[in-house]
Amino acid sequence: MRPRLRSEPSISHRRLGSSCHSRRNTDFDARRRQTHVSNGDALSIRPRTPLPVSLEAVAERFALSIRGELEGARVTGVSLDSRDVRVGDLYIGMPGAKRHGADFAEQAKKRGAVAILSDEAGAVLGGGSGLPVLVASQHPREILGAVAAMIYGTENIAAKLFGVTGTNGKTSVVYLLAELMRAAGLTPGLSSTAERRVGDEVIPANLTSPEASELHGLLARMSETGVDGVAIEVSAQAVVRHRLDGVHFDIVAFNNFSQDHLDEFGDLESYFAAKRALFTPEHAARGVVVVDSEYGRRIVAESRIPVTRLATEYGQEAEWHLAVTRQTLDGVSFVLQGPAGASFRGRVPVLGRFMAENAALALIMLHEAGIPLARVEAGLSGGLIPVYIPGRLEEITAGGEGPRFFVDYGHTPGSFEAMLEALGEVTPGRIIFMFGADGDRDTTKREEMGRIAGAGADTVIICDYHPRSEPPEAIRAQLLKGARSANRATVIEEGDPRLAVRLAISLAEPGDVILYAGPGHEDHQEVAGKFLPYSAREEVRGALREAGLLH
Ligand SMILES: CC(=O)N[C@H]1[C@@H](OP(=O)(O)OP(=O)(O)OC[C@H]2O[C@@H](n3ccc(=O)[nH]c3=O)[C@H](O)[C@@H]2O)O[C@H](CO)[C@@H](O)[C@@H]1O[C@H](C)C(=O)N[C@@H](C)C(=O)N[C@H](CCC(=O)O)C(=O)O
Ligand SMILES: Nc1ncnc2c1ncn2[C@@H]1O[C@H](COP(=O)(O)OP(=O)(O)OP(=O)(O)O)[C@@H](O)[C@H]1O
Repeated sequence: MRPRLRSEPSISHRRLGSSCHSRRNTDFDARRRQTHVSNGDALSIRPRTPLPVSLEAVAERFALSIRGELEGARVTGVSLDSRDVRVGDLYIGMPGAKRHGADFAEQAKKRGAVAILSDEAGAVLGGGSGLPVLVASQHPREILGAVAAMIYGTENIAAKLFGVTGTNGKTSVVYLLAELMRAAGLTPGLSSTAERRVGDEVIPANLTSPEASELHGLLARMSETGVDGVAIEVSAQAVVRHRLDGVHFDIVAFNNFSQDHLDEFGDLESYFAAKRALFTPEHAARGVVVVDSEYGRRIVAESRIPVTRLATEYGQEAEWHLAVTRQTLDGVSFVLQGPAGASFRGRVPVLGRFMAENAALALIMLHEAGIPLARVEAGLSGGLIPVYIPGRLEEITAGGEGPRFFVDYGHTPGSFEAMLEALGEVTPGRIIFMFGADGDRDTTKREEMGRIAGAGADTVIICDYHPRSEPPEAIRAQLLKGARSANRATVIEEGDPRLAVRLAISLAEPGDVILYAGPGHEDHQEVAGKFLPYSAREEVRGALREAGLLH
């Protein structure tokens, strides 16, 4: 048994146990490499050959009054961010929480905007730029989706649209959907918290669900390239902030629900209502719901579209049932059974029982969209779904017997619970869990995150994540309080995440697992209004090399 650790231990970079083992799954590495394809500094993906649309036609369709001369002007794109305006765009001057977008009309004009669409206040603010202004009588957000769909011609696109909502696992389901579509011989596109992707064209995402103008530009590009199916992560904010307007999903899915975003929604019920609103004919044709939780069962009962159910727990009534057949740190195998003898035997190379659930949800969504499971299966080798999900339980070590290091994006009590339970089932040694919490975001979840960590791990290291405008030590204090309240794990405070990574490695023995939750795929730390470069994955890679645990 290890002695209890001091609260400010020194860092040692000792060499630990066995070192690098080559990864068994080469498809996995290929997928990793693909994520580095980028699209320059672009903030959004747009169609390459947009068709010009008359501004007069836009004004007429949306009953917009016109200030200034349109003179037959035509537009080829829409943007609500002056920094992302392209030549020929209609710039949306959106009143925001901090600024009025019309304040940026000059910048939009310099970048090539043809006109502005705004409200009365925006017409005054933006009028000085000399650009004509289309004035909406309602909040411009309310018509943005429909305007963007008209300009990009995305009102009726051929691709199947899949929307995924829930508290934890949306990104994972979206990547699984894309991978399974690929296996079925289809061309996927995706929009996730980590990135937007059309073939090899990839840009990092700044929001989980893009604003409607960005989403329709992306869909237009996908249509151009012949994408067959689009997997879209849907946040609760997107539903209530009109980001999905002009999009009608073929299939939507709900996986789970737990505390998050209370800073914005006030209470759990309002947060839940935002997710439930996706299950209405305005947004989607059909749904798939995991019914293990009371919230899942409520979605089924309260849905206004037809839904099919997935149960992963024994005895739960549902059309589809999932059974996990084998779990290791390298992944999870499962059997999925559905109506009329539909079945699928698969494996996901990412650990966690919940990854099987994510895969099952994606498979049922495809089945519901008319893509037979047999077609998917035919494109896989032995049922292995070679998915790479950036920063979601991503292993930075290379498997084998030595200590193994995983970086994750989990930042909710629900994801901590799921991950620690999964690790508890498959970790031969101890679990060393390091994490911090968001500043300026739902503060009420911190103690609970700490408590779950303290109850589920052997060693907890509390470090800083994105403190934003809050004092980092105050955030840590809340997490520490929760972690200590569990009276189980050894709890250590090390604010500097770079030192915390090295500390975790120095404590690990062969058979142990280090889990670093929070930063996932991210490349920065947000501290007091500044975005400081920080990639947890790179930091861990470097520290493992220093310790001789990675080549
Ligand atoms: C609460 C919220 O959703 N805020 C969004 C909102 O910000 P805001 O109203 O404060 O906008 P603002 O900064 O006042 O700017 C007003 C207008 O000026 C424009 N502008 C601003 C500056 C500039 O130089 N040029 C310019 O054109 C902005 O694009 C905007 O249209 O409009 C902005 C522009 O689209 C968004 O970036 C911003 O998202 C912020 C960054 C955010 O953090 N949103 C979070 C809460 C969010 O939506 N999260 C969900 C879920 C994540 C999860 O599941 O974990 C998501 O889908 O990402
Ligand atoms: N089905 C699931 N149930 C519970 N936890 C999950 C599930 N799937 C993934 N997780 C955990 O939640 C973390 C976040 O996963 P993921 O990014 O896929 O979720 P998300 O809903 O997209 O979150 P966000 O909206 O914050 O991006 C994962 O890194 C993993 O730890």
